Amino acid sequence: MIKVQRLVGGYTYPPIINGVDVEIEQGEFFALLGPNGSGKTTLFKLITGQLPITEGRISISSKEIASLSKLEKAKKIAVLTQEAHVSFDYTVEEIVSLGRYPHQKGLLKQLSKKDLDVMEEVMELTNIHHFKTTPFRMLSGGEKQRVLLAKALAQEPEILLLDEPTNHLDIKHTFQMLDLLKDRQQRRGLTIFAILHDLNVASLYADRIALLHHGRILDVGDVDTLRKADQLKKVYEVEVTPGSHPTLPKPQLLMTPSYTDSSRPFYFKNSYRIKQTKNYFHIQFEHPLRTISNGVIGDGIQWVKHVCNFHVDRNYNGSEPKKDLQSWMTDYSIPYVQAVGMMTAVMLEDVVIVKKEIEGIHMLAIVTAGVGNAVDITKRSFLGAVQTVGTINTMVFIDAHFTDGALVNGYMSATEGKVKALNDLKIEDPESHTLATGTSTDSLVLGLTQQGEKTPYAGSGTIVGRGIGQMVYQATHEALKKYLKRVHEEGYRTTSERVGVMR
Ligand SMILES: Nc1ncnc2c1ncn2[C@@H]1O[C@H](COP(=O)(O)OP(=O)(O)OP(=O)(O)O)[C@@H](O)[C@H]1O
Repeated sequence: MIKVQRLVGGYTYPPIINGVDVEIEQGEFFALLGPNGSGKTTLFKLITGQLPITEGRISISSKEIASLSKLEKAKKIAVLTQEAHVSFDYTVEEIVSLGRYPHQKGLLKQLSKKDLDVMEEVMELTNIHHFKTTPFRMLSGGEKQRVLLAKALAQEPEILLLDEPTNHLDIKHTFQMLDLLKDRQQRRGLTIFAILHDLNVASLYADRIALLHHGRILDVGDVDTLRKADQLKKVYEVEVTPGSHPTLPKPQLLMTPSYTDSSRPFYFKNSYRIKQTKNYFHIQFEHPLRTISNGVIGDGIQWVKHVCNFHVDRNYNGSEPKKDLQSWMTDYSIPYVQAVGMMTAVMLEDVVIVKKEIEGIHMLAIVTAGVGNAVDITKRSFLGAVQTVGTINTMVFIDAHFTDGALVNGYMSATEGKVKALNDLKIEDPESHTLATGTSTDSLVLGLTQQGEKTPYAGSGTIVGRGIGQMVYQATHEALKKYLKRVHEEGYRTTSERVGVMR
């Protein structure tokens, strides 16, 4: 749709834009990215005709842009620039009406019913209706931006060119504006070419991106192009780690500042406090740990300072366990936004804590174990109602630095240690009468100080991985023995719990 070929141009010599080739397809959302001064606005001005071209060619639907009359261009293309000077004291409505100019007929150029309908629609869409009689100059920067977008949409263009359209907008209005543009793109086939600064926002909305560097296109492609961390580092001179959006298949970038964290390194052995009551087990760290967990609170990969395991009645049947945990933590002044939270009906006095130092790496494993819900994952086809004193909650903390891959690896190592403990104690799935591999509600948190050299692996082929497996084995084995003893001595199985131990 828009074809830019061997484009050279810009204010100075040598020119700012120095041989740009790029094609924007019909109906796509194309984002132009690049650092300050890379030439984005200059390229934009060359495309919109605000600056003369020195060399090369720009065509729209195969027609050279220079050959189109002003009116022909205005019917096809609307432009939203950063430098929108509105010199007269126009009202918002009057500004929007200017967008209809290319469509007005006759010498008097009066607004038709269609013009008024379109204006109403775009003012509604951009949420500026309520100040349509306000003078433009009296609006905030963000409000002005929405009015200028309404004017551009009133033009009913095939192509919309936008230079940093979200510049003055807060996150609500940024997302509102881009959602609106995306909707126009998807429903009406609007072609969008936008200069954007926020790479994460570009990733969420653009179909393709181009990265401009020193007046040349360094790379162009779909948004996964943003996963090329080395390229981004070269262009922006910032440490970038590509991650992923949790619900959309789009990259999201995490930037690392270059200042050093003055609280590190710290001595792991002195960096935590444990509090244990009948109601809860709480380990508090002085410095946040990088955690991977399936806890009711703090699941996924996080940084947390608190890990809690709350005792619940064996008949606990809360429909909103997350809310319950948040309120219990609040009662005990534990900030749940910095926490991993688990629940168990196991007696907390049976908790087992194992500390180890393996090849200079300090490790800590804490386990509460019950096996009322023991399951052989390979045999069960369905589960009955969950029994409550039947959970193995495992907490492992290590003074090491893991990559995200190593966190997953470490999680596997911990699970292998747990399964081995269950097997050695011959814990049985009461339905299948085979060796259990876990319980149906097990929780695990693995926390790392992220100190020292980064480790990419933590499986059984590594010292740290074996350390995790061995500690979890030892702690789980001991905790299970305490549980089985209690079952044996106290007739713990009075309700519907069943604990099978194979003979
Ligand atoms: N009117 C001008 N006259 C001369 N040089 C200019 C003019 N406007 C911009 N430049 C220069 O052109 C280069 C590219 O500027 P441009 O505005 O295109 O960058 P940009 O990528 O849009 O930057 P930003 O992200 O800061 O908006 C810069 O070195 C700038 O100093």
